[in-house]
Amino acid sequence: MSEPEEIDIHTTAGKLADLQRRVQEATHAGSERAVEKQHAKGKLTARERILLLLDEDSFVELDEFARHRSTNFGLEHNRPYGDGVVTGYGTLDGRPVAVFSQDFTVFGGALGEVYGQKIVKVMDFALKTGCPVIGINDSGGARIQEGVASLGAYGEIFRRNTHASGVIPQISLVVGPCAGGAVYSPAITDFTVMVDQTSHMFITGPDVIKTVTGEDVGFEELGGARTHNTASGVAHHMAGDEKDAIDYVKQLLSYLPSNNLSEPPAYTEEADLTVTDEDRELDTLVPDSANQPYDMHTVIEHILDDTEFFETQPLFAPNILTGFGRVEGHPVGIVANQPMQYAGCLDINASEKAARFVRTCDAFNVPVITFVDVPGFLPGVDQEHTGIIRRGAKLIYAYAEATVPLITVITRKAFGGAYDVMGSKHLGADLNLAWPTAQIAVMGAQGAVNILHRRTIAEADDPDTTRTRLIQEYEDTLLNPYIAAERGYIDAVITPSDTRRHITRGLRQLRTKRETLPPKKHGNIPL
Ligand SMILES: CCCC(=O)SCCNC(=O)CCNC(=O)[C@H](O)C(C)(C)COP(=O)(O)OP(=O)(O)OC[C@H]1O[C@@H](n2cnc3c(N)ncnc32)[C@H](O)[C@@H]1OP(=O)(O)O
Repeated sequence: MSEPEEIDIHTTAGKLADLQRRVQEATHAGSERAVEKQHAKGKLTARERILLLLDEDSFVELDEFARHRSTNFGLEHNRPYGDGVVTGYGTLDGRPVAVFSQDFTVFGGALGEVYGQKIVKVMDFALKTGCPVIGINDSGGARIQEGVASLGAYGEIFRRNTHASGVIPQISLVVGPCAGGAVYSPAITDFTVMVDQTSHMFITGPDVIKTVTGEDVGFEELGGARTHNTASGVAHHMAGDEKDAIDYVKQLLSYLPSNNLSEPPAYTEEADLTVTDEDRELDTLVPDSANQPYDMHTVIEHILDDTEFFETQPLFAPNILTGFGRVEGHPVGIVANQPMQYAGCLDINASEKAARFVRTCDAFNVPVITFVDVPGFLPGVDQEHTGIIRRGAKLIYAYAEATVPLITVITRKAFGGAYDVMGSKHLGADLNLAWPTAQIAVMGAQGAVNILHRRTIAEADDPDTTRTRLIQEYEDTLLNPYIAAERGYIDAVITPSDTRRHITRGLRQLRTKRETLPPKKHGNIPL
């Protein structure tokens, strides 16, 4: 290797060369071995990730030369520039964003005092300028050598996450370990994206769990991307690799405004509202038998521009669908019961998934369209004991406090409390539509007849025939949309093929909607 060129820092040329040398040092803060190890795991470096995320040449780095001043455990002999995190701002699809990217090749990405200060600075910068902040997480957590200074820095980040919540979109990419209390920063942000096999999130790792509870579990099963996308609901997308994860984040941001005072980006193109053959496909979607499922994705795709439904948390609580799309180029949020899973019943996970999504849309001025086919709440001791009352209430709360345009379409069942919960007129929806196949009632025919006519059926000569007759009577009398329409709870009963037209016109009309809630410090959502 050639000797580094001697630099005379007493001349201007020397000072410029000295800066270049320092920049080189900062951009190669991790050792070659650490970078090789990182790549061997299928992971990118902190800077490679930023380059992939942001528009070409748009990244402006902050605090490149920041470094720790710790002297514990020989740390004074290892003071890399940047301190293990790359922070700054740039543009994504031409829109300003702030970013921090943890560098696992430096101290395993572990967070110390100065590292924390860098993140806090870029978060404050994002909050002041009203731009989204994207956090790329790949870290061993609190830097052990820096002790409480590291914990304090985490606390400062959590506070920023909380204050920024609902003001600017916050998105977490978890692309490596994210352990201990460190997980709470992504958890407070709006969306968390993980990569299959290389991302892990857990409060206590496999070794501690083994010691304390005796359970044997590996990293992947405990806190891998699949676990957090299917079981815990912590993550919103399981990416195949880091590029996929970054693409997801880019697309996600295209549906969100830069901050709560702005509108989401729109690519307006007036829709042709003539009923098409595709629209007419919806007229035959709902099966004659109320017990037969159909895929609610079909309804959603028929309503959205280019049939593009950008689903969030598709692997978690699949009995409810959430995600974004566009109508006439304007972003909308979709919440929909999915009859293909648990017949579309609401359970704890579905309620919380949808509630958080509705609140995200409301915070960021994205109208919510709700499609309803719900036979009720999922019955079960487990559901009751794990809090379906308290946790189901979140969905009511989310709809009732939402002030963005709300349009609800009942395609089939809307039974019991679930009718109220799913974006009903009573919770404040602006336009409530129903298909002629809608069944809006306290419960389904079977259950109702068993309660109302138990004695008649028991005393009948032919109980089965009597039950069938009474069920038919109940269905003909109550299982329709017209009783709700008589009361104005449903604004219009529409042919399914007219749904796109009604929603498009409704959204146009609601673009000027202004609604405010009673002034208060904050509500008290049942957490
Ligand atoms: C409010 C927040 C509170 C918290 O964060 S509590 C959580 C504290 N952190 C942890 O318990 C995780 C400790 N680290 C680990 O378990 C493992 O390093 C981890 C993250 C699974 C990664 O494992 P590997 O991929 O095998 O990498 P490795 O162990 O060889 O680590 C690479 C280099 O990073 C270092 N490192 C990792 N975590 C650190 C930490 N917390 N503080 C200081 N240094 C840390 C580690 O010593 C190693 O350094 P070196 O390359 O050998 O010089």
